[in-house]
Amino acid sequence: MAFFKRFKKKKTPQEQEGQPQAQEQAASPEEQPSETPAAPQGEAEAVAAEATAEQLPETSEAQEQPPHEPEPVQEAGAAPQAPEAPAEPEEEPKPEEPAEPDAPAEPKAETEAPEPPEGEPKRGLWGRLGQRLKKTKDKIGGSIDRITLGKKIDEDTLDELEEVLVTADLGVQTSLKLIEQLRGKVARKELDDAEALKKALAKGITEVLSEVPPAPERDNNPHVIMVVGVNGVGKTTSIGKLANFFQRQGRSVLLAAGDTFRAAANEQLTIWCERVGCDIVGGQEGADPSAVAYDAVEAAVTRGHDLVLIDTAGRLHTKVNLMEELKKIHRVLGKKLPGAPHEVILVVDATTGQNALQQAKLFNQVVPLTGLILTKLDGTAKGGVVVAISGEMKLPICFVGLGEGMEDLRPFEAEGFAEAIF
Ligand SMILES: Nc1nc2c(ncn2[C@@H]2O[C@H](COP(=O)(O)OP(=O)(O)OP(=O)(O)O)[C@@H](O)[C@H]2O)c(=O)[nH]1
Repeated sequence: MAFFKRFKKKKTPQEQEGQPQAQEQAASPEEQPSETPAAPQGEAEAVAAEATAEQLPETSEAQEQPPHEPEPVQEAGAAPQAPEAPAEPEEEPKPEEPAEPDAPAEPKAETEAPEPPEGEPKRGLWGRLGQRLKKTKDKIGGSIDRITLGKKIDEDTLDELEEVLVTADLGVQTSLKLIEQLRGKVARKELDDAEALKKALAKGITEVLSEVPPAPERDNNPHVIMVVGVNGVGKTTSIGKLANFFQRQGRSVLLAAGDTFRAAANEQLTIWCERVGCDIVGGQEGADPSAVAYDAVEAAVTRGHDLVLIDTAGRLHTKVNLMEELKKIHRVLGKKLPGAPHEVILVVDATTGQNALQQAKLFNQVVPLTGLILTKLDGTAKGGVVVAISGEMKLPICFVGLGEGMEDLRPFEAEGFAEAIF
């Protein structure tokens, strides 16, 4: 019996957790009040005042209570878990020690993969970074070696491969699509051995990863990027790395410390800012994040910066009140600078596997996502979720995090990634 049939009977974690939440979130836009008049230009206080004026039941509740306090907030660095359906437990040890909440981690030094010894052929960037994807590579490429060892490739092999792909977090839908593509080749006896099978699969995965629209051109002035995600996925760290990436491209970056909930977030971002050499608009603990975002765009216009990267507090995608706060930041940015935010990037932690896909679906219902950053690909065998998210969401993976160092954020490249996991 094909794995999917067995798998379907058991019900996937995705099926278990996805549908009720999706309905809950899908209902929320109708609960929204109509837009209020534009915020007065140039005054952050006015934006904060707007917060009071446009109280939603959910928003006001979020503001009366400490907005994040009762959350089952995970410790920084650990995989976020939706209470309803925890992500499948990892077989491997946790990737890193959780950071002390009040002691922002110093950005780690660069941990570049070593160049090949002289004389050896140069492999692509992703080839050199293949070591960082070792667990995913072992899971997918290694399993293919095992299931094809000493056997001819036939329908049974495809059944086993289907199981490998689903358990490697490529998602049921995408795994089935890939298997269907291989079926004809197997029938025509075009795939003789593991290498041919891997090559054909890598091609199929590259196609899935390439079927997404490109990330928006970053040519607005200033170009505003809002960064969102659940707790501890690596938002602040990724913003620091992004600032470094863009500054090295010769663009001047301003960071907005819009995570005004976590005491150390402002400090953590300031450390990144000093390290990278960019500008920052800080956010006092407890301040209205929309006001910080508003001020940051104003400062970027006045000071002539090219890019604004807005950090936001971590929030569980299942908490409607906190998700409403994101809508407000989005709305206020649009009032301050028409067209802003030009990008809304969701940061997801690859170690959470299918839960990351679920987060992407639910955040996308609240603020229109333009792309994703997948962090912690270096510490997980669940890297296949990259393919599931691309295949199902049709959203570009803009960058991937492959470590904690400043340079460990890479622009995603479909072909290189597909090669690196085999
Ligand atoms: N191994 C690895 N660790 C990462 C990566 N990206 C971030 N981290 C680590 O993940 C931990 C959490 O990162 P933060 O940037 O503080 O996460 P956050 O999403 O801003 O957290 P909250 O503000 O609490 O929601 C830190 O220890 C980071 O160093 C990555 O790509 N690989």
